[in-house]
Amino acid sequence: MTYKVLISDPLSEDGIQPLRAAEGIEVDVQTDLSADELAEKIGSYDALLVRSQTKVTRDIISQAKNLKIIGRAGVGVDNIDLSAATEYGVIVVNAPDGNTNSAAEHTVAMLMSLARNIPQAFLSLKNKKWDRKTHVGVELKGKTLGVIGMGRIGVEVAMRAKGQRMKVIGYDPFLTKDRAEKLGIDYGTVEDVIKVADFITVHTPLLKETKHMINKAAFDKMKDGVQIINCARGGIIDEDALYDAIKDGKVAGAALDVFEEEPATDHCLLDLPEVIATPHLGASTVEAQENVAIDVSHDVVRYLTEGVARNPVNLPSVPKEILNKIEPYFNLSEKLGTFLTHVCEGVIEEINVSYSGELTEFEVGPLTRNTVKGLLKRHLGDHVNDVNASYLAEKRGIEVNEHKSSQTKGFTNLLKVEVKTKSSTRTVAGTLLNGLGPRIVQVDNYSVDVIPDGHMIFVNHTDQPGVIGKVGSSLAEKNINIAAMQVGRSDVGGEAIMILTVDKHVEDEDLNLLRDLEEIHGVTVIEL
Ligand SMILES: NC(=O)c1ccc[n+]([C@@H]2O[C@H](COP(=O)([O-])OP(=O)(O)OC[C@H]3O[C@@H](n4cnc5c(N)ncnc54)[C@H](O)[C@@H]3O)[C@@H](O)[C@H]2O)c1
Ligand SMILES: O=C(O)CC[C@@H](O)C(=O)O
Repeated sequence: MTYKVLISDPLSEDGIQPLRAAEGIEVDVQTDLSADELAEKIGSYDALLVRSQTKVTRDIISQAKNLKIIGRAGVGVDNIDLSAATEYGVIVVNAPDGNTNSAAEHTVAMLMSLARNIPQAFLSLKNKKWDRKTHVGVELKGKTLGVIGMGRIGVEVAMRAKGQRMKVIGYDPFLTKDRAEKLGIDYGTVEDVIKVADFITVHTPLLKETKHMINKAAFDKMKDGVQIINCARGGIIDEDALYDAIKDGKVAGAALDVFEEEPATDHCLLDLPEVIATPHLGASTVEAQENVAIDVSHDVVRYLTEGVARNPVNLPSVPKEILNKIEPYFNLSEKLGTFLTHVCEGVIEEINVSYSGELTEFEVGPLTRNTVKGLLKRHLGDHVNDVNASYLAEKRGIEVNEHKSSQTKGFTNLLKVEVKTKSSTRTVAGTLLNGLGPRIVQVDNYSVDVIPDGHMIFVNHTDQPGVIGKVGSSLAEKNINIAAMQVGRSDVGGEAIMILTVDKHVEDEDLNLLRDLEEIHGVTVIEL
C-alpha cells in the first residue's frame, strides 16, 4: 500500500526527509495551487501538509475522500476547519514546539525595533535623510511589559524581557501565583496587565474568547503612550480600534507580524508611521522551519503507518508511554463494540465502557473512542474512525460514559461494554490474556471464553440434551464447519447461549434451519 502525501505550502526540504525516506509514502510538493485546484486534486491524497498559507476549508475537506491526516507545520491551526476535519474523521496534527524560540526572538526584535524606531529610521536613511530628531526612542529598562498568553512563546518572551531589565506582568487562565513567582514575574487579570503595562504583547491563540480581546474598551484602560505588539494572530487585536487609538495618540506605536486578513499588503495600519510590521515572519527561520517540518513529517509517517499521532489537535493527546501500554487493547475494544452492534436490538441510546484491573491506571480515552468506533462502524461505514467516533455518537444523541471499576472478576484487566437501547441492555466483557491475546469472557450474565475474531454465530437456546448435536447437524447441511464452540447457561435446563466460530462467512438465510428448531430462540450472525 502506498500513501500519497501532498505538501501545499513551502516546507523545509531537510525537514521533510522523514517523509521522503519512509517506505510506502509518496510525496508530492505543489505549493502554487489555487483553492479550486486543491479541492480538485485532494481526493487522491492520504495526507496534506500545510503551513499557514493554505486554507483547509470544509469544502476542501469534504472532497478529500482518502484524506486521513492534515499536518500543520507550526502551531496555529486557524487556517484549518477543525470541525469539518473531525466530522470527516481526519486527524489534524501540528508541530507546537519547533518554532517557539524563533517566534519569541521575533517578538523581542519587534519590541526593540518599536522602542527605538529602527524600521522608520532605516527607511528614512534609505531615502538619503540623516534625521536624528524624529526617531528618538525610549529605553526598555525599567518599563513594564504586559504579556497576555503565557504559553510556550509568552513565557519565552517574558524571560527575554527580564534580560532587558524590564518588569513583566503576565496573564493566562493557567498562570498560577506559584508559577509566576518561579518565573520571577507579576501576574494579574487582563485588566491588571493592560492598565500598568508600557508595552503589551499578545501570545494567545485566536479563539472565540480572544478575538478582539484588545478592543476600544481595552485601549481606553491602557496607559497613554502604550505600545502594542502582536506576533501571535491577526484578530486578537481589533485593527479598527488600534487604528483609532493610534490616531488619537493613546497608542504610541504598534508592531505587527500578523493581520486579520493575510496577505495584508494594502492595510490602512501600514500607512501610519507609528506602525512597524513584518509579513508573518515569526516562524521564518531556517531552524524553526526545519524543526516544524521534521516534527510534523514524523507524525504523519507515524499516523499513516501505526495509527498513532504525537501532537493531535482534534483528539486529546496521550503520552507515548501511555499509548504503548493501552495499544494492545485497541483491537479488543473495537471488537467488543462490533460484537454488541450485532446482538443489541433497537436504537442505541447509551454506551457505558468500564475498565478494571491494570487498565484503571491508564488514560483510557483512546480505548473508549475505539469501542464507540466498533459500535458505529457497522451501520455508518468505514469512514468512522477514532477521530470522529465521539462526534458521530454525540450527533446521534448517544450518551457515552467511561467508568473505572474495582471488579476484575479475577482477571488482571477487564474491559466491559454495556449498550442500552429502549428495549434492552446488553453487555459484553473482554480481557487480554498474557501470551494468548484477546478473549470475550462474558456476554450478558454468561461466562464464556471466545477469541473475538472471524465469522461467528450467536445462539440463544434452552439448555437441554441434544441441542448441540441438532445445531451441528443443521449447520452441516449448509456445509458450515464449526471451528470452535462455547456455551454458557444460567441454570441447568434454563436459558443458555452458544457462540460458534465457523470457517466461512455465513449468509443469514443459511441459518433458517437453526431458527426452526424448537429449543432455539434467537440466531445472529456476527462478523468480527
Ligand atoms: N507569528 C508567527 O509566525 C507565529 C509563530 C508561532 C506561533 N504563533 C502564534 O503564537 C500564539 C502562541 O503560540 P504558543 O506556541 O505560545 O501557544 P500556547 O498554546 O503554548 O500558548 C497559548 C496560551 O494562550 C493562553 N490563552 C488562551 N486564552 C487566553 C485568554 N483569553 N487570555 C490569555 N491567555 C489565553 C493559553 O492558556 C496558553 O497558555 C499562537 O496564536 C500561535 O499561532 C505565531
Ligand atoms: O507557517 C508559518 O510561517 C507561520 C507559523 C505560525 O504562525 C504558527 O502558528 O506556527
